[in-house]
Amino acid sequence: MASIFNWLLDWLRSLFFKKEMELSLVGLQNAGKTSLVTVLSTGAFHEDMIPTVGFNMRKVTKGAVTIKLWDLGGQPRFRSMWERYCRGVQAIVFVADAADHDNLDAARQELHDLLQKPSLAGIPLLVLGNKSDLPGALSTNDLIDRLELKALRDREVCVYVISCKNQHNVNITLEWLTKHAKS
Ligand SMILES: Nc1nc2c(ncn2[C@@H]2O[C@H](COP(=O)(O)OP(=O)(O)OP(=O)(O)O)[C@@H](O)[C@H]2O)c(=O)[nH]1
Ligand SMILES: [Mg+2]
Repeated sequence: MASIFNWLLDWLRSLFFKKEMELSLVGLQNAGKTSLVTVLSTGAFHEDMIPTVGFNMRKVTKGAVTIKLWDLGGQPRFRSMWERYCRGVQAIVFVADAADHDNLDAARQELHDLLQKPSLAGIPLLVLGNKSDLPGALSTNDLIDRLELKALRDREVCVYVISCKNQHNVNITLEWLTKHAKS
């Protein structure tokens, strides 16, 4: 009886305190955007991911928060559509491969080019340095330097190093996201 009552209470709570958010994941190909979406929605990591063609949309519900995730392709031919899918979202999540030193300059360039667009002014940014499990992966401070994040002053910026593979910092990432959901 008590469990039915609790279930009913949870259901009523979710009806009245439901929150939702829409966010876009951008970043170079192979950074781990789709892996992150998969880990967030299923809890599982897969090595053999297929590069995203165009974009995917997935909804993830955590407690009373529903997150609509636009997972965008990172190959050069898809980058011109990033801006369109970032307009009006509650947060932009930029995923970088923190162990791929050769591509971090290109990642910095793409990030700063995107954030210069007037349509995206003020939208909070979460930068994730993924693949912290790999040798040579940058620390948070090194990532802040390499991506020149201190130059971004017109919006809230947060940075975490994460690993989709061993789920390092995936929980604080989710916490940051749910905190930015509108009620
Ligand atoms: N070692 C390690 N590999 C990872 C991690 N996250 C993702 N990968 C691998 O990185 C590769 C690319 O992952 P995806 O999730 O497809 O990358 P993406 O950013 O979605 O790439 P595009 O769709 O092409 O833009 C895959 O082989 C993943 O298994 C991680 O935390 N650690
Ligand atoms: Mg992908």
